[in-house]
Amino acid sequence: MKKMMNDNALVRRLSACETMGSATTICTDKTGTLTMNEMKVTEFWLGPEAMTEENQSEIAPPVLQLLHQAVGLNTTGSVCIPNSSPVPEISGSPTEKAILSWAVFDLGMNADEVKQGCQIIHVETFNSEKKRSGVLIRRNSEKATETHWKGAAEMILALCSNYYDKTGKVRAISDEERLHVESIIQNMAAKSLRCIAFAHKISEEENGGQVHEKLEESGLTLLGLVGLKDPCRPGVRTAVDACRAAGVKIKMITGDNVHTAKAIAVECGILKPEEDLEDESVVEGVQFRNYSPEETMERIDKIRVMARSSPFDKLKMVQYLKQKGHVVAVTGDGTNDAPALKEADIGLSMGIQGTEVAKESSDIVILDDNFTSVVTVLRWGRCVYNNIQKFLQFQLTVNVAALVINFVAAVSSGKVPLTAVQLLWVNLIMDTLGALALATEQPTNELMDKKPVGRTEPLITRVMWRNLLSQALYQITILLTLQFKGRSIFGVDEKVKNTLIFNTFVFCQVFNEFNARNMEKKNIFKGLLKNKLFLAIIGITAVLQIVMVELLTKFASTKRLNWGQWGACIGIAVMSWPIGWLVKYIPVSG
Ligand SMILES: Nc1ncnc2c1ncn2[C@@H]1O[C@H](COP(=O)(O)OP(=O)(O)OP(=O)(O)O)[C@@H](O)[C@H]1O
Ligand SMILES: [Ca+2]
Repeated sequence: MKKMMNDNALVRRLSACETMGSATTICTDKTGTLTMNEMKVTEFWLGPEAMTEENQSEIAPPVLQLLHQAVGLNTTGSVCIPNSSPVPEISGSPTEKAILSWAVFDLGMNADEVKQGCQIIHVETFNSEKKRSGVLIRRNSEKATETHWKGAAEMILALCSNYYDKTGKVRAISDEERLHVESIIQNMAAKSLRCIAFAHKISEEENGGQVHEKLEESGLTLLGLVGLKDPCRPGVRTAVDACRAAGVKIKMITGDNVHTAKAIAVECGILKPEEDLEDESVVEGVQFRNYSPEETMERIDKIRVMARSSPFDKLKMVQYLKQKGHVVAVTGDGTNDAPALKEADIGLSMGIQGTEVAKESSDIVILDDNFTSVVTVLRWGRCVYNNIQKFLQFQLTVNVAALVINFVAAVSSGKVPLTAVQLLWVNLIMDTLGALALATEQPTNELMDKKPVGRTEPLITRVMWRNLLSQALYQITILLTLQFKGRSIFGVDEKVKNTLIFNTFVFCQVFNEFNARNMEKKNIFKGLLKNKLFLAIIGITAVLQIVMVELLTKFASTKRLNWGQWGACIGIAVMSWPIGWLVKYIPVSG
């Protein structure tokens, strides 16, 4: 049972891999795949004022306490001090981890103390639509409740009407100051920083002396802004370039704001700085959401980066791309990627950072979380597809030739040259051994220079028809000539003539197996010595054929051949090489 499940899983993965080979578009999530997952807070602003190491010590204690609460209580990460060392260990999502580390190491936060000093009344968990998380707390021995929000900076700023200065004074945000803070956020984003803001509000007691039990969403006071560096992983740029060269389009769909998204996209080569001017290549989730179906269909190909996207936008993107006939691969790590991963032709999730939901929704789990592995999957996918095509071409040649020869001979003379045992033998060696020989070809670099196959292209291409029909035609002509004129040409009896046909037929396939190694290139011997299995199989097939003709004469209804006859068989068969070579000069599209 377990074995069966394993086999099923293997088949599923192989077919997923094959689908990946024909992918025309990859939609990728930013943090999950392209960036480092090791974020760090590199900038900190208190309202409109930049905080450096020097002036950070001037922050008034009440403000610092509020910052500690904002970070320590409103988080899904955790800080624990292991018994073995005094250095706290911090865990959580990349964003949470970065913010917690900053608070612990730069702001001197003691997470336990903060937790003990307050009581959490209500939590609003982070959600990808609102892009913020919040808590409602009450300090011990106080009646008033306080709201803390943390989230995407410009969205939090929009809810704020005041800010705290260093001394702890609450000041109203003037229009100028708002513009200034907005430009701070933009500047951080342009440096490819992820910008998170904290906001706070104390709820006044209501008339009847009742306390507020809901999180406040307006008139907040801005506590601070942090910029998190989200570095591009090494190797991502090369991987993105490799995909491009392979004709696969890459789209980055991220929850980050448009400036950060752009900066990261440029950093990892999804956007080239000069193309950046084309404004249709970068859109925001809201714009995309409001496109009419026609508009979406028209613009979707141009979109390279989508910022501030919701899970629904990711899903919509995949659905429309599929409708347009693309084969879509999606990479992602978060729960917000799950619908898109499921909808995609092939979903790739991240093994380390990925949530269980994302992994469950995907076809392939990338264990090392590395985008460069996507290129490996693409390469192998193309290789599997290509090997299937080679085998098909080879098989069809054998079958077309055998069918026509036996059919024509049976209709014209009532006797078939290839007996049932011989046909079974041909099938056995060609199916099993041929499949093994051709399916074990390793991926080559050329595979990555071709255009993707896409959804509409037939499995048997015109190139394959050209190759297989020419070979089949040659074999049919030769073997039918042998059938009708063989006896007089060689001066032999019926049985020797039939053996000649059988032997020539098998050796034609052996030589044609070399032709099948490359459907388009003329050099069919490239990399031959590296594929030991191929050579071994060719050797085994030849030896078995000699045994069939020379030793198992009774079983195979054959007659031993002399040297001259062997030479003739091989000589005719080897002609399939020059024919295969010549035929590749005939141009065919597709
Ligand atoms: N833990 C968090 N607390 C508060 N805000 C957060 C948190 N994580 C992310 N954000 C904010 O939400 C935005 C989008 O994050 P989200 O995780 O929804 O997007 P995503 O599509 O997974 O992003 P990415 O493509 O970068 O992985 C971020 O830009 C950030 O401003
Ligand atoms: Ca993500």
